[in-house]
Amino acid sequence: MQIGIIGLGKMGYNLALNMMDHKHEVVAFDLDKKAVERLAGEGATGASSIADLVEKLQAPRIVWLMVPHGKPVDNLIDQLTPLLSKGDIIIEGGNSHYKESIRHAEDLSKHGIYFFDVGTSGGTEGARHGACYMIGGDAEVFKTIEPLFRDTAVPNGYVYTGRAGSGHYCKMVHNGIEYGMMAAIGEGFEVMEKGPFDYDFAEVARCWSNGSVIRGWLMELTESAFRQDPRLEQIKGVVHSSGEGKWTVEEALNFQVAAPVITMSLLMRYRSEETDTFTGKVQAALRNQFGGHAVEKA
Ligand SMILES: O=C(O)[C@H](O)[C@@H](O)[C@H](O)[C@H](O)COP(=O)(O)O
Repeated sequence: MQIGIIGLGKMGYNLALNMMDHKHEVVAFDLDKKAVERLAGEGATGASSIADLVEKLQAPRIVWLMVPHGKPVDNLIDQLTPLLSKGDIIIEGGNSHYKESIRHAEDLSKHGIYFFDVGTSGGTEGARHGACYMIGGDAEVFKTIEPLFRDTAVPNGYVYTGRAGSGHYCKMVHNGIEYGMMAAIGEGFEVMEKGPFDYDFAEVARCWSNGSVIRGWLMELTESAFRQDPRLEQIKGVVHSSGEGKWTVEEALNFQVAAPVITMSLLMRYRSEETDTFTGKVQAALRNQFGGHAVEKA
């Protein structure tokens, strides 16, 4: 199939290569001209602008956006809408909020343009050699673009989730689970780190990756991280987040779902970003006030 890709960052670039491996014809645009040139060197058709990209595509056009969620997606859709025609398709493969995707689908449907929200998992390695997709949008039109997902996913690695918004909702929950699983792995290794035995963590993770109940890709990555830096002395325990864990918690609250594991893992990420806390200061001051307990001076 012929596909236009906008956004040649780590994910978009690798996805484009993956598509070309499967004989799909890629027309690519990015604000970074060098990335476009590099991909053109790999066999893609480079576009000099969004209008140029649209012009180079045959109708019905398929445009895959792989840019950060929020403003970048909004801006691109605003620019694309007047350039595209009835029957064209926009695939949004970033980590957007599902409500934004519902809004985009509704706005675009007024122009006869189909919108698919696609949660993409598996990192850059997945984008390059086999991703995992959660896809929301029109069920009939999905069948026409299904080969793109089938070819660039790992075997069995995509699911059509239903109407627009459901793809990103599913990916949001996936990431909430990711937060909780990562937190549990981190906590477990900290218990071992503080405990009475001297473990080789890479070896433990290797063992747990083979046949144990908690085997999986995160455990394999844990082994890889400990092989590179056996006590992780080169990095700080600061864990940032891009929004999906927070959205999962917000949804859990909206629907009165008790989701303490995901919620706590999110809060612990926030805590990890602070070197000291005002909460702690207030409590230390109070202990000192009522009991004369010692405080640590700043
Ligand atoms: O499934 C995946 O491949 C990952 O989840 C991927 O999408 C990305 O690494 C996260 O979005 C990071 O999310 P945080 O920045 O919130 O940890």
